[in-house]
This record gives sequence, structure tokens and C-alpha cells, in this order.
Amino acid sequence: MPQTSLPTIAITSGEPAGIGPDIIISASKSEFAARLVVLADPTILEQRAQELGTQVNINILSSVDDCPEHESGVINVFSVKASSRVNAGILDVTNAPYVLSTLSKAAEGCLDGQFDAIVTPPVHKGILCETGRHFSGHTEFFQNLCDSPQVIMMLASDAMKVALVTTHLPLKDVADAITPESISLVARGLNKDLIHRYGLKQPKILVCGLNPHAGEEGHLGKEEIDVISPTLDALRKEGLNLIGPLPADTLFTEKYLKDADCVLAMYHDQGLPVLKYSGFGNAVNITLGLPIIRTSVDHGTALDLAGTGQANDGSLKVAITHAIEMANNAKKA
Ligand SMILES: NC(=O)C1=CN([C@@H]2O[C@H](COP(=O)(O)OP(=O)(O)OC[C@H]3O[C@@H](n4cnc5c(N)ncnc54)[C@H](O)[C@@H]3O)[C@@H](O)[C@H]2O)C=CC1
Ligand SMILES: NCC(=O)COP(=O)(O)O
Repeated sequence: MPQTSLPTIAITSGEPAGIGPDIIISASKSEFAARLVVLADPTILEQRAQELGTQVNINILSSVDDCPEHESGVINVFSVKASSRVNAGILDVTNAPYVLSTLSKAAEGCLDGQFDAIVTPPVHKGILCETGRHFSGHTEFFQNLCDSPQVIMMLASDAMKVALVTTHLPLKDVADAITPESISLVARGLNKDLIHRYGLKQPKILVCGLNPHAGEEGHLGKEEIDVISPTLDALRKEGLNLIGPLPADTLFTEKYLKDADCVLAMYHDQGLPVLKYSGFGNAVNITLGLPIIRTSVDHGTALDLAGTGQANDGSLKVAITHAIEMANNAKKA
């Protein structure tokens, strides 16, 4: 490894037909106190830079260990070859193995100490599923690859942090997945990482109910009475500072949020629309519970914007900065 205390951050390519290449190119023009290794096909980056009418200096690394400190306008690339030429905005299933291979290489490099963290631009879950393997998200992909019993999806904007009990599953399956076990594992893991990774002494976590009005005393659903409340009571006895279950429609108001550290939502579209409304373009997605540090953007592949110059790189820059901070904290710990 080079003689530097700067963290080494792997940045994966994301879906090559989406805005991943665009935001990598534009974010590379900012300053970061780290060594940034982009795992991508350099041809894709060169082609997209041309389409965007912008100059980038692509430095192909022969080894990750040779990566210099980030310099504005330079992209240090560890080359991973795509199968087919990429057309901005047009998905091509033949490039799905390329996308998956950048994710595996980044995670394996992180597990064996080459990288201190991974930052992932967006992938297109649908096209990855068309290869015949189910891909529901990076969160679950890294969970499997790292053999982690429980991972937690948490997004953070300047206004709030929101974590999820369930991640990418059909709405019809959510109620069955809200169990004492799932709530307990996520709440404990979240509490632990808010303490260890974010330096909070006793995190105050607001917990959403599942049903409208948190079940209205059982008249609009029984999960709060049968599952959520008893589980939260048991977790409080372990010392967790949990408030709830609160009706999700009024929990996301200043009165509750102002002195809370995090919201625990029961499912993806209960928590994330509010978070994204509060800070789309400047929020970061963090996977807690992994043995590695992984952050990501708050947006998807935006195929409509690829190659147009209209993609906002704000969330990628926040994701990189957040990964650098987490990696520096982990080095100090
Ligand atoms: N971290 C990841 O890998 C994520 C991947 N996705 C995937 O992205 C794909 C498309 O998802 P959608 O729901 O359409 O969401 P999307 O975020 O790609 O697009 C939603 C809207 O926001 C705009 N938008 C998105 N990112 C933007 C940016 N950086 N700058 C300016 N405008 C931006 C798009 O043009 C579109 O109008 C799906 O396959 C989904 O699974 C979605 C979220 C996160
Ligand atoms: N809405 C966030 C999202 O879907 C990102 O998922 P992942 O790919 O980070 O698991």
C-alpha cells in the first residue's frame, strides 16, 4: 500500500447507460482528500466525456496500490471491461455481468483491505434481474457477498436520517416481514452503528407504525399491538431509546424530528419519499451492518438524463465525502 494515511475509496461504475459515468466525470472535478479508484471500463468514461463535451484525464492504474491522491479533473481507473459498446440511455443486458463484476471486485477489495470504503453510483435493478439472477439492490448484494446476518439501509440528508426495517420487497409481503426478529435485529444494529459510526451516546430513534394512524388501537390493523409495541418494549429494556410506534403521517414533522437522531420506517416507500423530499440530490444512502463501509447516491439511473449534461452530481459528492469520513473514523477507532 502507498505511504499515505488517506483512505482509498472504490467507486463502482453503476449502470453504464445511466448517469453513473456522467456524475463520476463531473464529481472528479471536485477536491477530495482520498485516493479514489474508479472500477469501470475506461472506454465508457472517455465516450461519455466526449458526449458531454468535457475534458477528463483518465489515468489507468496497473494496480490499485499505484493510485495517487485524488487530483481535480483526473479519474484513476482500475479497468474492468464491459461486454458491449454503451449507448447513453439504452439498457443492454449484455453489460449486466460487467456491472456486477465491478460490485464484486469493490467488495472483495474492501474485505481484503485494498479499499477502505465503497461508493456506488446507481445500478438498474431490472436489467440486472434480466440476467436470470435476482438482484433486488446493492444492499442485499453486499449482504450476501459479505455473509452478513443483518444489514440496514439508512439514508441521511441534512434534515434527517431514515432507516428501514424492510428494504426491497413487494408491498404485499411487507406485513409478514415485520416480525419481532426483523425489528429487533434492525433496531439493535442501527443503535449500535449510530453509536459507533456516528458517535452518538444514546441515539433517540423514532419508530413508525405500519398501518394508518399506527393501527388506530387495532381498528386499522393489528401489527402495532401484536408485534411492534411488544418488540419495542423488550428493546427498551435492553437500553434502546425508542419512541413509538408513531403514526408515520405525523412523525415526519418538526415537533418529533427536532430532537431525534433517526427515524426507523417499516418499509421503503414509507420513509424514503420524505427523506428525498427533504434533500433529493444531497442525501446519501449508507448500508449499516456490513463489515465494510458502503455509501451510495440517493437517486437512480436517470436514463433520461444520461449524456445530456443535466445530471446533478451532488449526491455522489456527498456519498464520497461521507465514505471518506467514515473510513477516517474507522482508522482512528
Ligand atoms: N443506488 C442505486 O443503485 C439506486 C438505483 N435505482 C434504480 O434506478 C432505476 C430508475 O429509478 P427511478 O425510480 O426512475 O429513479 P431515478 O432516480 O433514476 O429518476 C427519478 C427522477 O429523478 C431524476 N433524477 C435522478 N437522478 C438525478 C440526478 N442525479 N440529477 C438530476 N435529476 C435526477 C430523473 O431524471 C427522473 O426524472 C431503477 O432501476 C431503480 O432500481 C434507484 C435508486 C437508487
Ligand atoms: N431507494 C434506495 C435504493 O433503492 C438503493 O438501493 P441499494 O441499491 O442501495 O440497495
